[in-house]
Amino acid sequence: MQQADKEWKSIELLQTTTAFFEEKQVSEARLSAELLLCHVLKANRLQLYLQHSRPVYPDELDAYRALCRKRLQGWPVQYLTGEQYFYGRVFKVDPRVLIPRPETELVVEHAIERLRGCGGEGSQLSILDIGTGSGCIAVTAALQLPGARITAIDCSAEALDVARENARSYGVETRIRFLQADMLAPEFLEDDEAAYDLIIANPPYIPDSEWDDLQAEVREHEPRVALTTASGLECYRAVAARAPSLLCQSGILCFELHAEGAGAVSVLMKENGFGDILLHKDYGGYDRILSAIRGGL
Ligand SMILES: C[S@@+](CC[C@H](N)C(=O)[O-])C[C@H]1O[C@@H](n2cnc3c(N)ncnc32)[C@H](O)[C@@H]1O
Repeated sequence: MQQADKEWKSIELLQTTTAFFEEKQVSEARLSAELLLCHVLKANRLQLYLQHSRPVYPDELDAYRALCRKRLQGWPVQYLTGEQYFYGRVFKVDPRVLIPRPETELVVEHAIERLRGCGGEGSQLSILDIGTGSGCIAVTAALQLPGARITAIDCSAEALDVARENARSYGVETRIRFLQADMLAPEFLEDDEAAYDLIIANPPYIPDSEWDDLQAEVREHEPRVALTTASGLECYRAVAARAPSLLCQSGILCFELHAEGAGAVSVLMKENGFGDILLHKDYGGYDRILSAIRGGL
């Protein structure tokens, strides 16, 4: 005879799942268990703790167990819940796009600060986001800079579909032009000369030689096109060469970098006539953000 399922309270289920994930060495065991349970119970993390004795109903339990099984197989939590927070806002994500990372929030923050420093914040800004993926940078820029018009490009049509959805969900789709384009192709964007005040890019920067060292969770689930190129520098070289004709005089180019990429990318910047190069560190102390001015000293 089949035994009836135990009746679970939410906190109890969370604790049991966390212990099980820890035993199985799931990364971020507690957070994973929490976020998946929040997703199933349609609650935020605070509500989860405030309503700790809430019963978990059989259909919720089935859904939670199915997600936990996938987490045990190595699926990133964000692809299971379908969302990731970026700059304090929720973005839809799925395996068509890279999961936005906290370092990238710093890139956006720095780019906006640098625009302000150049007196560009209030005017009708024109911004190009290269390799938009989920659209997290483009949509955030549109929301933080209400006067701005943005072009967002990606080689992946699937990623652009996700980015468009994110733009629609924040009501900024009319201010963002999404285009499929290959940044490695010469003259990759047939736009007016000197059209942009800011170009911002988080391109794939992991060299193929580092692929095997990445977490299995990343290698097996996130799109490789978003992560690697042969040497890790190809996209920087292409964008640095194209950017001077796309940027207005004193326009800003802002890149996210590989943790060890600052030296090589700074050289590329200088070779292409950029100056006033600034480097900023990520939370781990690596030079991760570079900005430079077209024609700067
Ligand atoms: C590191 S992800 C960045 C995604 C998003 N901007 C973010 O910060 O989370 C790089 C993006 O560049 C796109 N990409 C890769 N190679 C490209 C190419 N040659 N031309 C245009 N986009 C490319 C990928 O599809 C991916 O969406």
